[in-house]
Amino acid sequence: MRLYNYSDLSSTDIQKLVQRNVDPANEIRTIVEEVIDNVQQHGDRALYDYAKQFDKVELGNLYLDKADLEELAESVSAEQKAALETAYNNIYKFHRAQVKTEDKVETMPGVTCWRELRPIEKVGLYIPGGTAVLPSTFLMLGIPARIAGCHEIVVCSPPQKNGKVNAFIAYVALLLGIDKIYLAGGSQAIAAMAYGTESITKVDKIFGPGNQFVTKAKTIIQSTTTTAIDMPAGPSEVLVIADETATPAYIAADLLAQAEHGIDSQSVLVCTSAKIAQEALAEVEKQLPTLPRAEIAKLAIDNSYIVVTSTLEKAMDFSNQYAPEHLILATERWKEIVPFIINAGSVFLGNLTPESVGDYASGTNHTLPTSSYARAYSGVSVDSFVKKITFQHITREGIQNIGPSVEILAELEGLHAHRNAVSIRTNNN
Ligand SMILES: NC(=O)c1ccc[n+]([C@@H]2O[C@H](COP(=O)([O-])OP(=O)(O)OC[C@H]3O[C@@H](n4cnc5c(N)ncnc54)[C@H](O)[C@@H]3O)[C@@H](O)[C@H]2O)c1
Ligand SMILES: N[C@H](CO)Cc1c[nH]c[nH+]1
Ligand SMILES: [Zn+2]
Repeated sequence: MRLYNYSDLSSTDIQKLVQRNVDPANEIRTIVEEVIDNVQQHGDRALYDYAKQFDKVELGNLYLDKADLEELAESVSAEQKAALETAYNNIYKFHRAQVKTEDKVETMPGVTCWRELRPIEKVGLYIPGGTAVLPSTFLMLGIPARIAGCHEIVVCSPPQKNGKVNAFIAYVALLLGIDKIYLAGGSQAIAAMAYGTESITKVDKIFGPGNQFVTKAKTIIQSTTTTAIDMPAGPSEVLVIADETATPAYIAADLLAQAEHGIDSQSVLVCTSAKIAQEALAEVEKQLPTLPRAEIAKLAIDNSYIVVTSTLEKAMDFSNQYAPEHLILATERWKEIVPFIINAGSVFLGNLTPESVGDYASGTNHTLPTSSYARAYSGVSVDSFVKKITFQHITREGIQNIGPSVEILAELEGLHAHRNAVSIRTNNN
C-alpha cells in the first residue's frame, strides 16, 4: 500500500487518487459488446457456448428447477441453515420497515395529490459466482423483490464446476420461494435478461453486483434496451477513516475483507495518526499471508493506499471526494463526524462495527454503488423494486381554484389545447 501525506497532495493529485481504474483502454467494453451482440443474435445457444468458454462447463440444461434445487440444498447443515435464516430475518425486518404509505396532500381546496407504490413486474437478479459464490447477495436482492411483490423474478448465476449452483444458493432459492435458476454468468447473463432468449424472459429491471464484465454490460444495456438497472455495483471497495483511538488489527482486517473479493477491489485508509497508519500497514502484512485468498487480496492491496491527514475533518473531505461504497469510521469520535458525510454507500460506525456485518446479516443491503457512483446512487432497497406512481383528483371546487393559473401557464407556453382542456370544464372558453 502506498502512503501519502494529505498536505503534500495537490487537488490534481487527489483527483487522480480517487479515480477508479474503470477500463481506461475500453478493453472490457470491446469484449462485452461482442458478448451482448452474440446473445442478441443466438439466444440460448450463445449462453451454452459462453458457459463452456468462460466457466469451463458443458451445460446439459440451461436451468435448475425446484427438484434440482431441493436436492442440492440437502447438503446444507443445520448450523448453516440457521445462519442463513438469521440473515434472512434481519434483512427482511430492515427492508419491510421501508414500505410506507404516503399521506394524500390537498395542495389547494379540491386539488388532491398522492403517490402509490406498484411493484416492477419483471425483475432479473444477478447472483455473482465467479471467484466466490455469494448466497448473501441472493438474500439482499430476493428479499426486497419479494417484499415489493414483483410478479416475475428471473435469477441468473454462473454455473459452478459441477454444472450447477452451490448448495447455499439452492437453499436461499427455497427460502425465497424461487424455483428456477438460470445457469448463466457474466455479461451474457445480463444480455439475456435485457434482450430475452428462447428460455429467459426479458425483464424490466436488472439488479445485482458483479465483476467489471457484469457492470459494463449493465451500463451498456441500460442505454440500448428498455431494461433499467439498479446501479453500477462493481468491484468492492472500502474506505476506513481512523484516528489514534482505532485498533490497527481491526483496521487491517477490514481492509483485507474487501481486498479478498477480487483483484480489482480497493481498500483505502485515511488516518489522522501516522503511528496508527504504520501499525495498520504492519498488520495488513501480518494478516494477509494467513488468508486462503491471499493471492487475490495481495493484488487488491497493491492497488490500495493510505493517506495521512492532520484532522478527521480533512479525512472526511477526502472520503467525500472518493465517495466509497463502504465507509468505516474507526474512531470513538464517530458521532462528531457523521454530519459531514456527503457521499457513501453504507456506513459502519465505531471500532466494533466491522463491514462484514453489513455484508451478511445486520439487515442493511450490501448491493451498493461503487467507483464513486455513491455520489448520486443509493444502495438497493425496496424502493428499487417499485415505481411510485403519482395520482391527482380535482373536484368542481378544485377546478375553479386551480383552473385560472393553468390557463395562464398554457397560454404563456402557446399551448392552446392545454388551456382548452381546463376552460371546457370551467366554462371559461
Ligand atoms: N458492489 C456491490 O454491491 C458488490 C456486492 C457483492 C460483490 N461485488 C463484487 O462482485 C464481483 C464478483 O465477481 P466474480 O468475478 O467473482 O463473479 P461474477 O459472477 O461477477 O463474474 C463471473 C463471470 O464473469 C465472466 N467472465 C470472467 N472472465 C471473463 C472474461 N475474460 N471475459 C468475459 N467474461 C468473463 C464469466 O462469464 C463468469 O461467469 C467482485 O468484484 C465483488 O467485489 C460487489
Ligand atoms: N462486500 C460485498 C459488497 O461490496 C458484499 C459481500 C458478499 N459477501 C461478502 N461480501
Ligand atoms: Zn464483502
